[in-house]
Amino acid sequence: MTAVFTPSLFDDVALHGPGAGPSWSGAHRTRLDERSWVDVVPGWLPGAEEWFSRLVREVPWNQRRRKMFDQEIVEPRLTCGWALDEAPGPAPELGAELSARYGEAFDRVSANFYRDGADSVAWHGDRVRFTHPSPVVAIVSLGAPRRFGLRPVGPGAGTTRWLTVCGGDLLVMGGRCQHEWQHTVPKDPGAGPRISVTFRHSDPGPVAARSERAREIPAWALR
Ligand SMILES: O=C(O)CCC(=O)C(=O)O
Ligand SMILES: [Fe+2]
Repeated sequence: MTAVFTPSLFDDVALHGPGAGPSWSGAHRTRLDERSWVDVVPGWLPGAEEWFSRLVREVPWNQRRRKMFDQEIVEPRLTCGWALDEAPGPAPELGAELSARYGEAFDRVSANFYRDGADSVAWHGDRVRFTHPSPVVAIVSLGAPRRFGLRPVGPGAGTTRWLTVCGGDLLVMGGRCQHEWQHTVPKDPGAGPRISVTFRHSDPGPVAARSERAREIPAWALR
């Protein structure tokens, strides 16, 4: 679902104060393999707690239902999505900051609300892989810590990696991560509420890579 926000709803978020922008000082890149990487920036976003509370209250959260074969699945989390310039502040500024850093034109924002440890997202690669050969996906965590898993898929797959994402942390997946790895936020009894705000780009990337991409989507990647 798409919601339109008036900027004034969010313009007193702490981020707007002078010198209170995101901090890249803790940035650390892990190379998952020769084609895929994940960046983690602990404590990237100041004012994360306040943004969390506002999003909980003010986003028109929606629980999606999906048809899977002949069953209807109710997603175990709440979601909402926007074009970058309609997303609740400070998302537009954060998108601009991410675009400058990663050289991709982030233009879409989606949020997941994990109300408690029973909410989750199953192993998957993001759909942006259907339109880009090496998409960058940036996730800001707000609220309670959760485990985040990454596992390689396909022949010769190696080991699963686990990390913990905390409120204010930024996690960015790049290279072939959406094609050749999957990620998850598993159920975690006792976990507190968490929101993830994800930035993606619609730019389909180089033309040559686009036709190559169409042949490359393996069956395991479809969900
Ligand atoms: O909540 C997260 O950190 C991951 C969300 C996710 O993978 C997705 O929405 O595609
Ligand atoms: Fe995802």
